[in-house]
Formats: sequence, structure tokens, C-alpha cells
Amino acid sequence: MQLIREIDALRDAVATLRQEGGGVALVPTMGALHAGHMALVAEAKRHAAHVVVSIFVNPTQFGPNEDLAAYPRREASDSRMLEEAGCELLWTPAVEVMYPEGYATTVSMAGVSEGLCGASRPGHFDGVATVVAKLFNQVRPDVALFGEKDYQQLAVIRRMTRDLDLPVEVIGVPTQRDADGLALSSRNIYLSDEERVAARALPRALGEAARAILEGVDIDEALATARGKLAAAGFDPIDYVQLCDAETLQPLSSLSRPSRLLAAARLGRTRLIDNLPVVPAHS
Ligand SMILES: Nc1ncnc2c1ncn2[C@@H]1O[C@H](COP(=O)(O)OP(=O)(O)OP(=O)(O)O)[C@@H](O)[C@H]1O
Ligand SMILES: CC(C)(CO)[C@@H](O)C(=O)[O-]
Ligand code: BAL
Repeated sequence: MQLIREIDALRDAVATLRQEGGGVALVPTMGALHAGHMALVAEAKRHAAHVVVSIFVNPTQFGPNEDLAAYPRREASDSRMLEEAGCELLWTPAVEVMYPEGYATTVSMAGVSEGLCGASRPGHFDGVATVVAKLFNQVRPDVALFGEKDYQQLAVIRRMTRDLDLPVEVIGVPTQRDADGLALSSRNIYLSDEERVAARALPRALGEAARAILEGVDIDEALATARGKLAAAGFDPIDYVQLCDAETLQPLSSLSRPSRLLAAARLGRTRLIDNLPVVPAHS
């Protein structure tokens, strides 16, 4: 595996891979890799002969009071995991390479980026859309893979790719979970042992709410019950528990079309997110 830090070297290395044929897949990450990331790498290998992974803790997607400084960085173990998984190029630009002196461009969109985490994390999705657009231009992959764990992020990237006519197929990968259902996430490392036990209330509350809604329980009642379960488990604040249109992410008051149940809440110093599909049988 080649570890590359400069754009010219990246472009040369990707051109060499492309000459071999079979296509190029990109898996953008912020490192501190776990089985969730490795699921994306495994899926990438099913779509292209060559897998490029980026590790870049993108400062522009962190708010002023968020955990940019504390965000886990594990370069050595990340490299080992990627080498073993068959990744051929690891793109790890420095912040100054990604955002050089004089940088002044932001990719921003309306709609899917505005509610949910867009409301809780002002500017977050501008940061995400901008860095992913840059990663797409730097690597020029045929396919790019993102996790459904960050469902709103996936929707933002799909929207951007369509709107800007970017020649990249965006592929979503199902959320990988721990044995007790908690979505794998780099930030789970922040949880104390006690908090880690309490955190399982998030997937459980969402699962129970999804089942209730499919059984005809009033949506507002089901969402309020889920919020109550999270509060009882120690989550505070609860940023949102919301049933949304699966594509537009607009809030839904009836189960009229394929939907997604999304939640974000803080447990101690750790903000956790999760989401589940809610698809009525007749849809
Ligand atoms: N449990 C998971 N299942 C599927 N995909 C995942 C999972 N965790 C992360 N991913 C995906 O991996 C990619 C890189 O995410 P990132 O590096 O931010 O890791 P993370 O675990 O999401 O970290 P964080 O704790 O900051 O949310 C994203 O597309 C993300 O959706
Ligand atoms: C997509 C991404 C790599 C952009 O920094 C990040 O938001 C992430 O890891 O989910
Ligand atoms: N995968 C999540 C990226 C973030 O929270 O910034």
C-alpha cells in the first residue's frame, strides 16, 4: 500500500492504477478505523479493482465547541488494517494541502443539509460537502462508498453529486453494529464503561419506535416514547428523534412513503447518531 500526502503524487499513483484497468473506488474516512470502515473497504473491492482510502480529519466540518482536538487519530493501526484489507493507496493530506493559503471556496446546498444534524451542527454539512467534492476531484474515483450510519451525510453527498454532475457512483453501505446493536463509530471510544452500557438504549429505542409506527401507533406518540427512553438512559440533550422521508429527509407526520427514523443525542461528552429504515409493507 502506498501512503501519499501530496496531490501530484496522488494523481500520478491513481493514473497508474487506472492504466491497469478495473476501475477505482474511494472510501473517504477520518481515520480511527473500525469494522464499519472496513465494511466500506470490502464493499469497495466488489465494485472496483483498485481501492483508495482517504484519512483526513476535516477541520471545516467541526464546530467551534466540538471535538476536533480530541478526535481519535490512530495512523499506525489504520495503515495496518488497510494494508491487510487490500487498500492500494492511502491518501492522507495535511490540512495545508487540503486548504492551502488563500483557500476561499465552500460547497453548500439547501434541502437535505438543513434539518436534523444540519440544525444541531451549523456549517457541518458545508464542511462535509466541500471536502468530499475536493476528494472526488483529487482522486477522480468511479465509485465512492459511504456508510448509512451517517444517513444525512449520505443524502447530502448524493445530492451534491447529482447537482454538480460529478461522474462518481455513490454507494451506501449498511450500518455495522456491535453485538448489542450500537452502531460502530470512532467516537464510541469516548464512552465510559457505564455509558457504553447505557448507549444501547439508542438502537433499542429506535427499533421499538420503528416497530410501533409500522404497527399503526401514532407517529408523534412513538417518537415521544423513544425520546423518553433515551432520557431515562441518560441521554441529554436529545437533539432529535425524527421520522423523515427517506430521500428528502423532510419530517413526516404519516407513513405514506419509504421513511427513515433518525436520532442524535448526547451521552456525557459523546454525541451519538443512529437511524433505521421504516418501510411500510405496501410501499
Ligand atoms: N458503523 C458504521 N457502519 C457503516 N459505515 C460506517 C460506520 N461507521 C462509520 N461509517 C462510515 O465510514 C465513513 C467514515 O466515517 P468516519 O471516519 O467519520 O467514522 P465514524 O465512525 O463515522 O466517526 P464518527 O465517530 O466521527 O462518526 C463514513 O462514510 C461513515 O458513514
Ligand atoms: C465523509 C467524511 C470522510 C468527510 O470528512 C467524514 O464526514 C466521515 O468520515 O464521515
Ligand atoms: N462520520 C461523522 C463525521 C462527523 O461527525 O464529522
